[in-house]
Parts: sequence; structure tokens; C-alpha cells
Amino acid sequence: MIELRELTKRYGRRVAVDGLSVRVQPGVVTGFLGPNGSGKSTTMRMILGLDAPDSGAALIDGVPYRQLDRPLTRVGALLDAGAFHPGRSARAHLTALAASNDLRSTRVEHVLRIVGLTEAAGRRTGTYSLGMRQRLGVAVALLGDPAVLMLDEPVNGLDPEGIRWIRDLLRGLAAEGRTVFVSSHLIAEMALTADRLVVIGRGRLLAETTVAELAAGGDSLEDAFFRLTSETTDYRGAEAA
Ligand SMILES: Nc1ncnc2c1ncn2[C@@H]1O[C@H](COP(=O)(O)OP(=O)(O)OP(=O)(O)O)[C@@H](O)[C@H]1O
Repeated sequence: MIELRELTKRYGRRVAVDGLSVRVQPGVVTGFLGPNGSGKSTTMRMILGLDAPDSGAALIDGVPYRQLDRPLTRVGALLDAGAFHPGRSARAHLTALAASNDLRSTRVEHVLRIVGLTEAAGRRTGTYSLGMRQRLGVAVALLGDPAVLMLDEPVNGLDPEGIRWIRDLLRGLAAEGRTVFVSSHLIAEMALTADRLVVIGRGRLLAETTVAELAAGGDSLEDAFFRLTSETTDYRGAEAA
């Protein structure tokens, strides 16, 4: 489980994450939704110990990420697809990561199979398409067989086949009992992938709900999302100008 307790982060005078308290439960896909700049990436970076909160805490199974023993076996994350050495093959990348984190080397071929990269695993990642790099990012996240998975905008830039693949994978991982926390600014995509939704705007919690509850209001999911977040966006479309 991921637990945020009054999590707060400021950049100068700007509050990027503002007293966020949320519990992300195992066994379901939880969508983390909010407009651009609402604080999703900053929250995820704090969960992974890459940014320090100004106050509050982000806990994984009760402890901060940095205190986890063998963290890759506890939490898998996909933050930035494409951040791989372009001259290295996928297999070499995963093998090095497994060795440096004391993971069984048999995991490498296993995760390559899960993400469908077995045949391409010997190729330099510099030759990979965005979709293939995304798959490799997912392979990295799964390498330690963690019970908690966190993905920041995993469908960005993917074609429909890639989007469906990520969706099915995430739902399968949750069905295995894992905690799956996935961010997006696209409500329509999240409606197809997530069971629960955590909606934020300007770093604040706006709603913790289910897709069904959000849709029950009568208007479309998109309208419900805009209604929730409209007060928090810094920009306005022509209609509202
Ligand atoms: N390193 C940083 N320095 C200064 N400001 C930052 C930094 N990182 C994020 N911010 C600011 O914090 C706020 C939240 O940004 P964040 O990237 O977490 O939002 P997001 O919801 O992930 O947005 P997007 O969907 O566009 O990725 C924004 O106003 C952003 O400009």
C-alpha cells in the first residue's frame, strides 16, 4: 500500500503538492488524475524518495522509500521512458540492473517475455521505438517482482495497440493483488484502466472516488472531470476567457 500523509512540496512560493492525504490500496488499479501541472509527477517523485517533502510523508507499506530494504523488490516505477543508454541492449540493461540489485538473473528473461521484448532484447535501445522503450521501462519496473507499481503517464505517445497493452497489463498486475498507481491527465483513458480515482488540482485532493461514482452524476465523465478541476487550472480556454 502507498500512503500519503499531508504531503506538501513547495518550489519557491509555488505549492506543487498541498497537504495531500491518500491511501492507495492493493488489488485495484488506482488512477491519479489531474490537469497538467497539478502535482502528479512531484507526488510520484516524493513517493520514490527522489524529491524530499517540505512536510508530511509518503510511505510504502508504512515506511519511506529510502528506508526500504532492496527497494526494487518492493516498488517498481516507470517515470520517464527513454532514459536508457542508447548503445546498450535491453538485455544488457536489465542484466546489469539485476546484478547491481542482487536480483535473480532468471528475472531478466521473465520480464522480457512479459513485455514482449524477447526477440528485440539484443538490439541497442537507441534503435527502439517509443513504444518499445516504454515496454523496457515496464520491464525495469517489474524486474524485482514488486508488490507496488507506480507509472507516470505510461500511455503518453503510445499507439492504440500500445495503450491497450499497458491497460491489460496493469489490470492483470492489480488482479494479482498488487498495488497499481498510475497517473494520467486523460479521464477517458483512466475510465478504461482504473477502478479507483484520485483526482488532484493545484496539488490538492479534489476527489477520491470510483469511475462508477464519477459517472453517476449524470454528465459525461469528461464533464465531471472538468467540473472537478476547472477551478484549479491556471489557464482558461476561449469559452471561459
Ligand atoms: N523542479 C521544479 N522546480 C520548480 N517548479 C517545479 C519543479 N517541478 C515541478 N514544478 C512545478 O510544480 C507544479 C506541479 O508540477 P508536476 O510536474 O508535478 O505536475 P503534473 O501534474 O505532473 O503535470 P504534467 O501532467 O504536466 O506532467 C507545476 O507548477 C510545476 O511547474
